[in-house]
Amino acid sequence: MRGEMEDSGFRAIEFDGHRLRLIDQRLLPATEYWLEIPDAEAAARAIRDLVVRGAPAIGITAAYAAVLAARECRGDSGAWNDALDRLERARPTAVNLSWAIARMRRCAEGPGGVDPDALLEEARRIHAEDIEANRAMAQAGAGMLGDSVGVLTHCNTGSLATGGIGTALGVIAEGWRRGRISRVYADETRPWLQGSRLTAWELARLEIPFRVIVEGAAASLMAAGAVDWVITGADRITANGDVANKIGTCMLAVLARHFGVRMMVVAPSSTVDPNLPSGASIDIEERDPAEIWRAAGIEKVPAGFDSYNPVFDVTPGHLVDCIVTEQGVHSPPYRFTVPGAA
Ligand SMILES: CSC[C@H]1O[C@H](OP(=O)(O)O)[C@H](O)[C@@H]1O
Repeated sequence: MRGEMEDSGFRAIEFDGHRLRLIDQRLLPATEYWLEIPDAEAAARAIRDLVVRGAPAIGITAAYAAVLAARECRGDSGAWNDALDRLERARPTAVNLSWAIARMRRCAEGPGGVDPDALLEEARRIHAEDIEANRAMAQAGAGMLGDSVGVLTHCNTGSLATGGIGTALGVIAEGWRRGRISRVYADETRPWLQGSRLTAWELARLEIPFRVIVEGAAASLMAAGAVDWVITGADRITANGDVANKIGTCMLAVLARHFGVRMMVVAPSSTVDPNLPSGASIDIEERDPAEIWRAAGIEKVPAGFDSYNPVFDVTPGHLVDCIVTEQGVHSPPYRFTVPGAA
C-alpha cells in the first residue's frame, strides 16, 4: 500500500450557496486561476469555452447554474426554463449535462415550483452523489487490475472532470495506492491537450509518477508489452455499451484489442444513456478547427490550410472489456436499461 488517500482533496467546482467558482482549466498547468460565475449565462459560456469540462463536472456546474438562474428568474418558470435550455445547448455529447438539467427541471415540478432553496438541495445531491460514485468506481476498478500493471489513460478524467476524485483517474490513483500499478502513461490528447496539461497536473499533485506520450506512440508502447490496461472515461454510454469519449479513444480500443491489452471504461450511471440503443445516433461535437492549429503553436493559419475537429468518437462496446460504474463492473454483452423499465 502506498499513502493513505487516492484523493488530493482538490475540487474544480466550488459553490458556497452564493457564489459559483470554477478553476479556469484553459490556463492549467501554468496558472491556477479561479473564475467567479455570476449567472447561468456565464456558466453556459464557461462550459462551451472549456473553462470547466469533463462529463460529470459540466453536469454539476449546470445544476448549480440552475440555482443561480432560479434566483434571477424569481419564480418565472418560463424564463428559468429558457435559461436551462441555453445551458443544455452549451455542449451536445456528454449526457451528464442534459441528465443534470432534467433532474433540476423535475425538482422544479414539485409544489414549490422554481424554488432556489429546493433546487440548491438537489444540486448538492447531484454533486454529493458524484463524489460517492467516484469513490465506489475507484475501488471496483482497482480491484480488476492485476499486479505490477502498466496503464495508459486518455484525456483527463480526474478531479478536474468530475465532482470528486475522478473516474478513470480515480481507478488509477487507487490502483497506484494499492501497489498494483507500476507504470502510468498519459497521452497528450490533442488538440486541447487534456492529457499533457490536466492529467499531468493532477498526477503530479497526487505524487504518482507518469510519462506523457503522443497519441501516436500508443501502438509501439503496446507492442513492447508496456501496457496491460487502457483506462478511460466516457461522455455517453448507450444501451449496448457503445462509448462516446474523447477523440482517439476508439483508436486506442482497436490497438488494445490487436495487442491483447484490456480496455476499461469508467463512468458513473449519470453517463449512461439507456434510451439510445447504440452509439450511431450520438451527437458528436465539432469544435473550432483553430484549436488544432493552436495546439501546434500556429495562431495565424495560412490560407488554404483546412482542418476538421471532431472532439469525440464512438468506441463499439465489443471492444471494451469492462465498464465500471458506481454499481459495479459490467462485462459484455452490455445491456443498460432505463431504471424501472420492465
Ligand atoms: C470524467 S468524464 C471526462 C471525459 O470528458 C472529456 O471530454 P472534454 O474534456 O471535452 O469535456 C473526455 O471525453 C473525458 O473522457
